[in-house]
Amino acid sequence: MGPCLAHNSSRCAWPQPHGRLQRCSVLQNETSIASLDLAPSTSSSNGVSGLDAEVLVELKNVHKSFGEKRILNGASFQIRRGEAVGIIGASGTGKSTTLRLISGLLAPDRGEIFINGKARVGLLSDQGDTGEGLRLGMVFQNAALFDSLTVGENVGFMLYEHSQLPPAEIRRRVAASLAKVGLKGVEDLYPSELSGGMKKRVALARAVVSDAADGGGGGEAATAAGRVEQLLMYDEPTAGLDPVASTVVEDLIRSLQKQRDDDSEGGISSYIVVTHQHSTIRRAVDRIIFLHQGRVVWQGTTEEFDSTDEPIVRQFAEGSLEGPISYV
Ligand SMILES: Nc1ncnc2c1ncn2[C@@H]1O[C@H](COP(=O)(O)OP(=O)(O)OP(=O)(O)O)[C@@H](O)[C@H]1O
Repeated sequence: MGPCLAHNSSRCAWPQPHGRLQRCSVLQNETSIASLDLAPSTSSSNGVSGLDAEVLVELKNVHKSFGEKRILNGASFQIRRGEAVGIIGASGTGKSTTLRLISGLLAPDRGEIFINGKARVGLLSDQGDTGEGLRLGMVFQNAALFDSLTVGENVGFMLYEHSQLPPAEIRRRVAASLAKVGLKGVEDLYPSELSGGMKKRVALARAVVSDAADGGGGGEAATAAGRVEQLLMYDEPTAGLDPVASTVVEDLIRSLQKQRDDDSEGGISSYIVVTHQHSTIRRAVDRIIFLHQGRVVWQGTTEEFDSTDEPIVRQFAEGSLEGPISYV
């Protein structure tokens, strides 16, 4: 028997055109993984961007306020297949909010969000017309493990909750996923027994545990994300870690991404990292999106980040008190 987890989540399911149930899940209090599968766009009907099949996520003029507080104020950007993108900017500028909007945990007040070419309408739980194609996964800032569950139960949470897999198969997949993040044999520990870095790695293992019908490996050990293409979002994955533990997580994030020349189905094709850590910007991303006052004020490669004259970026990069970013 798997752990009784039903009290921890809210769920929804809807029929797909070909008759199977589509999975979506949001865990209460946003404590874990949000995931959603959406069909790639093939038509130019309403609600479909229809522009470029390589664009996995697109925000167009997105606005979001909390009460009187305006957070996003016309944010627009694209994430393409194969990219490793960092979203950076001053504290409180809406980086985590942006990830929550993409993952469907929040809805924009205005503007459009396209996932795999298809317009997101409302919240993830309102989404009604889907198919397979792209899975969005999110690793939350504080790892957000359930304290009362073991590591194995945390990593296998979605499988225990949403799949018909037998517990022995779930345990096998959990072990494979933990091995992938360098944590063998910790299934029976509780989160309180782990270091901060280990918790973050457990959160990564949970985000990539396979729920594909055959384990994603054709009978071999489960592979990350099975055969479904995945876009992972990491919210400050290295915050609070020492430099060496940060490097471990940064390299892990890199290693989980599918190689560009790997033409097998599925896997993590792209990821987004929200971070303040210079090491993470250097080591884990190729392109940077800079948010300031609710808009994208600069985008470029990590090399361009070092050389740009954009005053906001320079101030941020140098940690200077002089410049457009003000905390007063
Ligand atoms: N659900 C919410 N209700 C009310 N205010 C919120 C909510 N979520 C975020 N905020 C506010 O929106 C602002 C932006 O928050 P967000 O977490 O997106 O910023 P951030 O850029 O990720 O910040 P940091 O770098 O400090 O983590 C903050 O002032 C925050 O307090």
